[in-house]
Amino acid sequence: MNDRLPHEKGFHVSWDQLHRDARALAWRLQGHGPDDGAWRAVVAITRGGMAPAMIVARELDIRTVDTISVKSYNHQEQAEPRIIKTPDMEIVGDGTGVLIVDDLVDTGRTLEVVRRTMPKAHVATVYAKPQGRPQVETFVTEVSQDTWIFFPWDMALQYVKPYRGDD
Ligand SMILES: O=P(O)(O)OC[C@H]1O[C@H](OP(=O)(O)OP(=O)(O)O)[C@H](O)[C@@H]1O
Ligand SMILES: O=c1[nH]c(=O)c2nc[nH]c2[nH]1
Ligand SMILES: [Mg+2]
Repeated sequence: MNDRLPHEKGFHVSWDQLHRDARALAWRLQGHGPDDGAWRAVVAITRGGMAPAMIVARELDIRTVDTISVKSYNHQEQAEPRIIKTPDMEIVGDGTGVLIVDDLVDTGRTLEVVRRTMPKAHVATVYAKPQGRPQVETFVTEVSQDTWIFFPWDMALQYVKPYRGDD
């Protein structure tokens, strides 16, 4: 009856919810940058960090936005995280005044690798699981470690049978 993967619980996030939560993240970050409270740049961890980073950059009026590309998961199986593309190091420097944005932290392995490239950056994710939480300075919602977060770009609306259906 139950063909779920080891993550028993599912936390399904709509576009609307993601927009609200990414805005809430921006509001938490507002005024906490090192330069009179301002942030210099946003670095999105692709691909999941791109939508939240865009919303944060828009809310905080940050025009300098770059990306770092890290590959670690094939579906729900994690491999060793690898940096495929770095941001412009002339812009990000040691990370001072830079916001690194991702959709979530799970084990924290992705952020461990990213932090090494910009040690003074501030790391922000929309969602966090307990194991990865120490890698994040600011986040909005915590879910349990055995929860799988489903993002709107990985889902589609579809028909479901009524609860009291025949089978
Ligand atoms: O804390 P960790 O256990 O390292 O996992 C978190 C990372 O995993 C997912 O990215 P993924 O590697 O699946 O790539 P994607 O963003 O392109 O979907 C997610 O977007 C985070 O970046
Ligand atoms: O879509 C995702 N949901 C998650 O919960 C997760 N954890 C690591 N990588 C993830 N990707
Ligand atoms: Mg990612």
